[in-house]
Amino acid sequence: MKICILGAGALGCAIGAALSEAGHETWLLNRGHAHVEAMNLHGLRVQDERGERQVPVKAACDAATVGVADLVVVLVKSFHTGEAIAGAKALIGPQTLVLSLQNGLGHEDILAEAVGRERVLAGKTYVGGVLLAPGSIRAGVAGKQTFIGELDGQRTLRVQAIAEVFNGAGLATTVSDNILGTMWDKLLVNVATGALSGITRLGYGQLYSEPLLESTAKAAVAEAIAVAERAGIRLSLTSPDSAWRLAAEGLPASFRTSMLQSLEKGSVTEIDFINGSVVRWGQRHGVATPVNATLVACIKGIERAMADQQKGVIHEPAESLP
Ligand SMILES: NC(=O)C1=CN([C@@H]2O[C@H](COP(=O)(O)OP(=O)(O)OC[C@H]3O[C@@H](n4cnc5c(N)ncnc54)[C@H](OP(=O)(O)O)[C@@H]3O)[C@@H](O)[C@H]2O)C=CC1
Ligand SMILES: CC(C)(CO)C(=O)C(=O)O
Repeated sequence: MKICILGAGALGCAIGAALSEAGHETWLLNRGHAHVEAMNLHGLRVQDERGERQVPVKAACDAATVGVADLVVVLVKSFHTGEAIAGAKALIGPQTLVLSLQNGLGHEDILAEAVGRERVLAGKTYVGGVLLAPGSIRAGVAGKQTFIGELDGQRTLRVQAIAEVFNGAGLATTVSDNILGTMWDKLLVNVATGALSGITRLGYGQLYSEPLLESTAKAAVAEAIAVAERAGIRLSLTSPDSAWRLAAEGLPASFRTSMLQSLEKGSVTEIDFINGSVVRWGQRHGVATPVNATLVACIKGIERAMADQQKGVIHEPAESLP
């Protein structure tokens, strides 16, 4: 199977390395020239539970170099999805399937608009990756679950074939006939700690030892569970406590969530696709979500302050406001 990872950053490289090592023609497509050059020159440096090694990979900065793929795995940050798929039309042939493993909700609609709903699959993964330097990652693949599925829940041959390829590469992959439920399970995990860690700038050690933050996190998850239940979503995680505990499973006290890492890099976050999705689904289904709306507003405020600072905007004192 010819596979292209669209957005070969931290997670894309972790998954791409596993597929490359299993012998599949796997392309790591990324817009960062230094990262792509490093991978093509020296291979991808991977640190994981097996130690450290150099994995030979195929990397490219433009889709035309890759050509038509059988499977495109979308792993850009959520807010880059539309732009990335629009620039990747050269990957799409008559049989190409497009699978998002990004965090949050709503990517499938963006992808469907660009490439047609019939070729879009959905998924979620608990695999982790950290980009250490251009061409170098830390990967957490062993024992981490990935779920993929058709949008209508059918166990088709095409989705089973992908699961077989992933499992053969050591990615523990299950075909789900309840992919929306699976996606909401992961959403609850991200709702539990993402925004709160971004706002407070706390790593897991401190976040998990502050009772006020724990109760706010669980209140945000409780709202998300209420929305999912009203929307008829079948969840596996049914209590805020289980999401709170799962969000920290296997992670050290020094762990910083991806939302916090984005802010620390001076980047915007995936808040619109995570807590923002809870708020939008809540509005659609008549469930109040004040905790999630407040978390969204706080992160937006932090992003705004960061953007103004980056642009050198100086704010007038409050008394001169209209
Ligand atoms: N990292 C992790 O452990 C996990 C991540 N996820 C999810 O996976 C997704 C990816 O996260 P992560 O890997 O951490 O993010 P990264 O920022 O490390 O990787 C995304 C990569 O995509 C690149 N990119 C952006 N736009 C384009 C484009 N148009 N064409 C090609 N490449 C592009 C980015 O380049 P640039 O840097 O220049 O923007 C970046 O290198 C997110 O939705 C995240 O929530 C889910 C589970 C775990
Ligand atoms: C690792 C985990 C589950 C923590 O919330 C995550 O997905 C993230 O940091 O975005």
